[in-house]
Amino acid sequence: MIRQLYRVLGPEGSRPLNRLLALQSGAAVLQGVAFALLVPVLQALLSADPDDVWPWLTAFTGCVLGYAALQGAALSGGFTVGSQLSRVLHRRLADQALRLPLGWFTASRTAEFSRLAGQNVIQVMSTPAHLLRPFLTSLLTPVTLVIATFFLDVRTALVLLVCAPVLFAVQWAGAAMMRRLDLGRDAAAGESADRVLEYTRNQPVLRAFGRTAEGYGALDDALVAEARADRRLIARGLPGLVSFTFATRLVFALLLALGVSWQLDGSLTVPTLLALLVLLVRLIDSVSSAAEAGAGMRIARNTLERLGAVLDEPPFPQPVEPRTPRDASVEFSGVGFRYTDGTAGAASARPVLNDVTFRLPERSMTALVGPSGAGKSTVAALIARFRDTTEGTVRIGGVDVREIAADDLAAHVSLVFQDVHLFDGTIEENVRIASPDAAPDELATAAAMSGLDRVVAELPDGWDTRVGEGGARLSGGQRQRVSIARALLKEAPILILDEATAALDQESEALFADAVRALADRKTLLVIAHRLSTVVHADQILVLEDGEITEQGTHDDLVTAGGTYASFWQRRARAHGWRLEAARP
Ligand SMILES: Nc1ncnc2c1ncn2[C@@H]1O[C@H](COP(=O)(O)OP(=O)(O)OP(=O)(O)O)[C@@H](O)[C@H]1O
Repeated sequence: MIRQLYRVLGPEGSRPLNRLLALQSGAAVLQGVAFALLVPVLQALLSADPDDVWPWLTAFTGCVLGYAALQGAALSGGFTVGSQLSRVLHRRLADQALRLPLGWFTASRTAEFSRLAGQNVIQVMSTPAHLLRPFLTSLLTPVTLVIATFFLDVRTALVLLVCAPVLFAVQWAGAAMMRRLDLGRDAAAGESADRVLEYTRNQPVLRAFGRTAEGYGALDDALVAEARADRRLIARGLPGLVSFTFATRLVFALLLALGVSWQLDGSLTVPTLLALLVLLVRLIDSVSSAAEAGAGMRIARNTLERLGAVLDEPPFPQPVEPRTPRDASVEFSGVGFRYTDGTAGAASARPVLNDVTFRLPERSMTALVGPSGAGKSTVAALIARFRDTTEGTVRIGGVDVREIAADDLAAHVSLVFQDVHLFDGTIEENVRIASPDAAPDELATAAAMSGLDRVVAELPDGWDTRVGEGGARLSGGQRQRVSIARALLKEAPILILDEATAALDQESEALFADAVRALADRKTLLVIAHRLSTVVHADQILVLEDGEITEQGTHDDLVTAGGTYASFWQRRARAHGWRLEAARP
C-alpha cells in the first residue's frame, strides 16, 4: 500500500511522504516508550521512597511532549500529502484521458473512470492522515511495548511475545471474514443503487408502459439480494468478532494468573504487576485497532491499484516525427475497420468498413449516404483519428493521419456529431470551447450561419443562458445549433457534419443547407445527411452500403446510373423527410 502511494505520487511527492512516514513512526515509538515508562513511575510511587519518581516522571513528560509535537506535525503532514495526492491524481487522470484512444471509453469504463476521479480519489486522499497514522501506531506501539517489557520482567515479555502474534492472528482472521462479507454486501448495495438510479431515470418509459404499479422486477431482486447479504454479514461475521474478545480475555486472565503466582512466590512486586497489566491493556487496544486500520489500508490499496491500472493503460500512439498536411484534402485508401472494444475481441469482430477508397478534394462538398449501420459515422471517426484503421490508410493533405501530431490534426478537422455534447455552462462558453479568443464578429457569424442567433434572441438571458448538464435545459434543435455554431467557429479547413441537422425543423434545416453550400468555397465538407435538399447539391455523393462504397458520383450521374441511389430518389417523391433505407431482399 505504501509502495502504491509512492508509485502514484511520483518523484515530486516522495519527499513529503518520506517525512510523513518518519514523523508518524517516531510518534508511534514515542507513544510506546511513554506507556512503558508508566511502569517505573508506578513502581517508584508505590515504593518506600516515592521521591525516586522524579527522574522517571521527567522522562515520561519528555516523551509525552515529544509525542504530542511529532503527532501534531504528522497530522498536518498527513493532510498536506493527502491534498497533494488528490492534485497529482486528478492531473494524471486528466492527462491520461487525453492520451487514451477514444475506443477505450466504453460506457462501463467511462463510469469506472468517473468513479475513480470522483469518490475514489477523495477516499485515497484521506489515507495518509486517517489510515497511515493509525496503521503505523497500531504496529509500532505494541512492538515498542514488548521490547520495553523485556527490561522490566523477562518472563512477562516472553508471554507477551507469544500472545501478541496469537491476538493479531485471531483479529486478522475475523477481520478478513468481515471484509469478504463486506465486499459481498457492498456489491449488493451497489447493485441496488444502480437499479434505483435506472428506475428513476427510466420513469417516463416505465409510466408510459404502465410498469409502475406492479413494481420493477430488477429493483425488487436487487433489494432482496441486499437484504440477504446483510443477514449473511451478521450471521457469519459475529463469530470472528466474538473470538477476538474471547482471546483478549483469555490472555489477560493468563497473565493475571501468572503475575499473581510470581507475586506470591516473591519474584514480582505488586506495583510491577499492576504496571504490566496496564501495558497489557494498551497492547490489546493497539492490536484491535491494527486489524481495523489494516482493513482500511487494504481497501485504499485496491483503489490505488485500480487507479494505477488506468494510469498505466497504453496511450494512443503518437508520431515520433510528426508531419504537416499539405492541404485540406482527405483520402481513404483500401480502408478496413473492425470495432474491437467488445468482449468478443479483435479476431471475431465483424468488419464495419471493407476496402473503402475515396477522395474528398480540397474545397469541395461530399455527401455520404447509406442505410443505418452502414458505417458512415465510423468513416467520420477515422478522419478525426478517434480510432485507427484496421487496414489501409486515411490521409489528410497527403499525410497519413497517424503521422500528424494530435494538435495539428485537431486544428484541421471540425466535427458536428449526431449526439450533441454540451458542458454545463452558458451558451457562449459552449460555443467558445472551439476558439476561446474568437472575436465577437466571428461568434456572430457562426451564430448566424447555424441559426443560433435566433435561439439566443428568444432566450431571456441570451448568450448567458445556462444550458444545464449535457444541455438539458435546451431543446434538441437548440442544442444542435449550439454544436453547429461551435464547429463553425473553430475555422478548421475540414468540416464533417454527421446528421448534424436531424433535430432541426425543415425551415431551419433549409437555411443551414444554404449556409453549408456557401462554406464549400473555402472548406472540405463531408456531410452525412438523410435529407435530399442537402445531398442533391453536393459535388460528389458516396453511397455506403454494408461497409463498402457501392456508388460514387454527382446526383445526376447516380440518378442516370439507375442503382440504389436512383431507386431511392424515385421513391423520394412519395416520402417526406427522405432517408436511405436498406434494400429489401
Ligand atoms: N463502439 C462500437 N462498438 C462496436 N460496434 C460499433 C460501435 N459503434 C458502431 N458500431 C457498429 O458499427 C456499424 C456501423 O456503425 P455506424 O455508426 O458507423 O453506422 P452509420 O452508418 O453511421 O449508422 P446510422 O446512420 O444509424 O448512424 C454498426 O453495425 C454498429 O452497430
